[in-house]
Amino acid sequence: MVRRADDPPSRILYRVIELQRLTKRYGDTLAVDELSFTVQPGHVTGFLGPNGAGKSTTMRLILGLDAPTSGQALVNGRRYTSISRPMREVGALLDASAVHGGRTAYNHLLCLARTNGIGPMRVAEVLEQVGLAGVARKRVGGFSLGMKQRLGIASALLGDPGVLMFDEPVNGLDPDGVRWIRDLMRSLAAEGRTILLSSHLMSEMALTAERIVIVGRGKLIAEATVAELTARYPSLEDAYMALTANSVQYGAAR
Ligand SMILES: Nc1ncnc2c1ncn2[C@@H]1O[C@H](COP(=O)(O)OP(=O)(O)OP(=O)(O)O)[C@@H](O)[C@H]1O
Repeated sequence: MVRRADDPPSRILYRVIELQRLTKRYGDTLAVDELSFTVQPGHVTGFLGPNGAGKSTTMRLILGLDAPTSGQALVNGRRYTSISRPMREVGALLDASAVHGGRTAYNHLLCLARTNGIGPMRVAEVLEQVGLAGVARKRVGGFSLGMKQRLGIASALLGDPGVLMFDEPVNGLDPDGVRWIRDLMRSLAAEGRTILLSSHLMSEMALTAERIVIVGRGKLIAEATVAELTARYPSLEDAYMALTANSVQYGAAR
């Protein structure tokens, strides 16, 4: 992006997630520990870390669903809670199962749209985009996990936001769905959006993301491009294993 001297600050910070010494403590647990990094537009940024590393907590803090103990998380230069029309600036899929099972997919999205000043045409558009148009009038309670993931993605896209976050969106998806997510993430990024994506599937992440942020025990471990990591290690998985070796809290039983 070319920065001109007369650009207003909001333009410069457009489509950026910025963490500044973000910290969250739950009792004795330091879930996020002085985390600072920036997520830029135009490519997918993978957010990696062992179980309990603080990825979901970080995303919740960015979305104002929880308050930081100290530090701050900014979207487009502002805290989420001070954005007047948040769905139009940032969309997220955190927990696909957190939907009212008695509602149809269409009604679920329509309620969200109405409370955010978004018209019904957009509901039809996102249902089409995620491949749920044919089941729009079916109750969400009967949806498979993969269909719920698609509905969660439709909710995130509803406000056509420039910043998107997805917490393990490929969970429960069949190979066709996994490829669909990969293509969707890449095309959203190619449109100039900022995409933060968490997943434990390293091979998939290597195909989807261009930049990687790795956290462990709430702290930043590494920030690099996939190309940099795979130049230093045999694969992204090897890089991840080596870099997080001292941060795994819940190792597999042997
Ligand atoms: N509401 C909460 N109350 C107490 N502790 C919490 C809460 N939310 C998260 N934690 C703790 O904070 C730490 C980070 O959890 P978080 O869910 O953010 O990790 P994660 O990286 O998303 O893990 P996973 O890969 O398993 O989803 C964990 O030790 C977790 O138990």
